[in-house]
Amino acid sequence: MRPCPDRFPFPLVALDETDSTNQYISRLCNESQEAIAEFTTVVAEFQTAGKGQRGNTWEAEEGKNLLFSFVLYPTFLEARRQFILSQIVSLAIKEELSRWSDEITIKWPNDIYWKDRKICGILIENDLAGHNIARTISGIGININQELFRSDAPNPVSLKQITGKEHDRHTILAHILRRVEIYYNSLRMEDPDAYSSEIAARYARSLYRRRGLHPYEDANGKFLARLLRVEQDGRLILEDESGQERQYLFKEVQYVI
Ligand SMILES: Nc1ncnc2c1ncn2[C@@H]1O[C@H](COP(=O)(O)OP(=O)(O)OP(=O)(O)O)[C@@H](O)[C@H]1O
Ligand SMILES: O=C(O)CCCC[C@@H]1SC[C@@H]2NC(=O)N[C@@H]21
Repeated sequence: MRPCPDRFPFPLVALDETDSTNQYISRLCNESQEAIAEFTTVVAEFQTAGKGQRGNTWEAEEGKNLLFSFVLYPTFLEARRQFILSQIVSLAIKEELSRWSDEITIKWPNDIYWKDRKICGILIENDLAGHNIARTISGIGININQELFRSDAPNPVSLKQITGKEHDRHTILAHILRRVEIYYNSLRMEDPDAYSSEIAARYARSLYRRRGLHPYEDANGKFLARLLRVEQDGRLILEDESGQERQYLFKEVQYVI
């Protein structure tokens, strides 16, 4: 992608290949004598062991997509509020991709969808120190110019497939980080509770399947439900067909798509 470190707004490590940009930046942080600056970003053309959620692998053809990770030290945030980091990263990406389509949404907790297809996955890894967050590594894979996907990713889509044209990955990357920075600085400066309600409201408005009855599946099987809200700690609250409220933590429920 030929990123240009001079014009890039944050410290940047641009690699042809690595195992996983999350792993790379984590090693960089652990092995460095001094703290790596916030928003230091590692971007790779190819990952040999791209990590997804739930131990999945992340598929990305070499040289076509955005595969990057950046580090933050949100020590001002209590660990119980860590979901807000997921929200601001998701919102930044959703807002940037919405420049090309008004059908971009956030699928709880933090996948980015175009219609019923996944354009971006986010893997956030937090290190806690007591009740607070010491370090956050946000790893992001966005399908940009890839045109064909292997069959085991059920519903991938790329920006090129949506718009019919190639996109400049470097510009999108810089825009996303700028958007995260704006949210992050506000989070740091303002009364955390007041601000988080604004973020939460934006996040709620951005959600995939936010209206109507849709199929879900939990440990007891499939059911139809409507989305009521997402709690501050990230729990998804659904109301099933019989009017019963159901609460889920990450990984306890799946969308049937
Ligand atoms: N480039 C890619 N684009 C989209 N999906 C991908 C890509 N690479 C791998 N996948 C994988 O495809 C699978 C589907 O992702 P998705 O998050 O929709 O399903 P899931 O992990 O089963 O989540 P849920 O159960 O909440 O629907 C995941 O395993 C995801 O990691
Ligand atoms: O399963 C998901 O939805 C999360 C996918 C996250 C993939 C990105 S690609 C860049 C970064 N490095 C990784 O190994 N994973 C994340």
